[in-house]
Amino acid sequence: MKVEQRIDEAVAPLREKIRELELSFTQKYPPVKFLSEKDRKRILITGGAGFVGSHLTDKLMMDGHEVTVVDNFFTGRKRNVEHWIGHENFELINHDVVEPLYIEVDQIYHLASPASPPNYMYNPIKTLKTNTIGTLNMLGLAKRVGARLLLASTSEVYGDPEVHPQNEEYWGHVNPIGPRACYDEGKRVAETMCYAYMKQEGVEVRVARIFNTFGSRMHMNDGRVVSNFILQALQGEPLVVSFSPSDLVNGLVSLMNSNISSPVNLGNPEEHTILEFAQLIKSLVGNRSHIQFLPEAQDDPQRRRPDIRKAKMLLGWEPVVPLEEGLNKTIQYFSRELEHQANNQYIPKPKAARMKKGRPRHN
Ligand SMILES: O=C(O)[C@H]1O[C@H](OP(=O)(O)OP(=O)(O)OC[C@H]2O[C@@H](n3ccc(=O)[nH]c3=O)[C@H](O)[C@@H]2O)[C@H](O)[C@@H](O)[C@@H]1O
Repeated sequence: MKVEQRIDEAVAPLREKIRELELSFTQKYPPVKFLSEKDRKRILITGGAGFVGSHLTDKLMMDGHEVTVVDNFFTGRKRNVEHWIGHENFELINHDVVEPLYIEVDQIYHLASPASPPNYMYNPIKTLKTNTIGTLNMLGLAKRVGARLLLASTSEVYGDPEVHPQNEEYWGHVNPIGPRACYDEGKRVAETMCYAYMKQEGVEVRVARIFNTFGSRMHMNDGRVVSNFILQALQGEPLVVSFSPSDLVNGLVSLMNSNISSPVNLGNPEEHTILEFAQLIKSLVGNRSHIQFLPEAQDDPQRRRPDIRKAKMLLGWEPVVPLEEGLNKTIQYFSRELEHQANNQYIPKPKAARMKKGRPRHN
């Protein structure tokens, strides 16, 4: 072999390596619309690195707005928004809303709070602080800069409801000293604060009462029914016995830009029993996991279904992603996450979702 040829062969892999490195330096972002100065808003999303917040970040970034994500990464993850890091319209701040925050914005989507029972019960005092002091701080910020604030409230404000389905007029049935109270009562106070700031200080508020949502970027050990069932089915464990984030994000943005200041339910009115969910997920994942019944958890709502007539009539909003499509996307995401985690030698143990045989619960 000629000397030149041998040099070429030795250098070829190095050339390839240099090409790969060059490619990795040229950042690629998802496509972003151009908005004129007058239409472009400065938007703060608290909890923007979380499951719902990161999907909302994607939508608002792609719509061409300037987005600041504030997260303390208790349940949020940098990975959920890393594809925007370095973009001129994007900023990520590691900050806990329990501490005051002084920035200049036009709109605030206030999503920061652990939202699944195992997460919010892990440190109930912190959950209370986040929803009370954190919301107070964000309302203080909204008041100072004249921003509109949308609170991500929850169907949990209805507690274990005595009326079915629940419309926005229903005051709820919450145990104030039960294990879920830190979240339920925290969100109820957060709603009260919004309307106090609206009446007393003229802050523009929007309140979305969000029902069970699932989809990609949901924590695998979230602990809610859909993630538990999928994880158990994928891992071949017994299935110990909602709606898509894209539907929810569209609902949140329409509500923020509407003139409706009273609370609005955002959820899927299609109702299923927990057993139906278990069976559907089992068949979609296609394995032989069996379904096992445990006693129910304390204060677990027996049944929940949103009355979404208000959202339909005033926002023209209703969920459009079919249940199976949403579940399949979540299953695909979880499968990829499990693969990723297997490579890192860590497999999360799902928390047992408890159920009553055959009783319907929230979607
Ligand atoms: O205690 C009171 O008597 C007063 O409490 C609040 O007034 P203030 O404490 O000045 O607080 P706000 O401006 O409402 O803000 C609430 C919190 O938001 C926080 N904040 C405020 C502004 C800001 O840009 N960022 C921020 O994080 C501050 O930590 C502040 O404590 C009420 O707005 C007053 O009506 C009331 O009289």
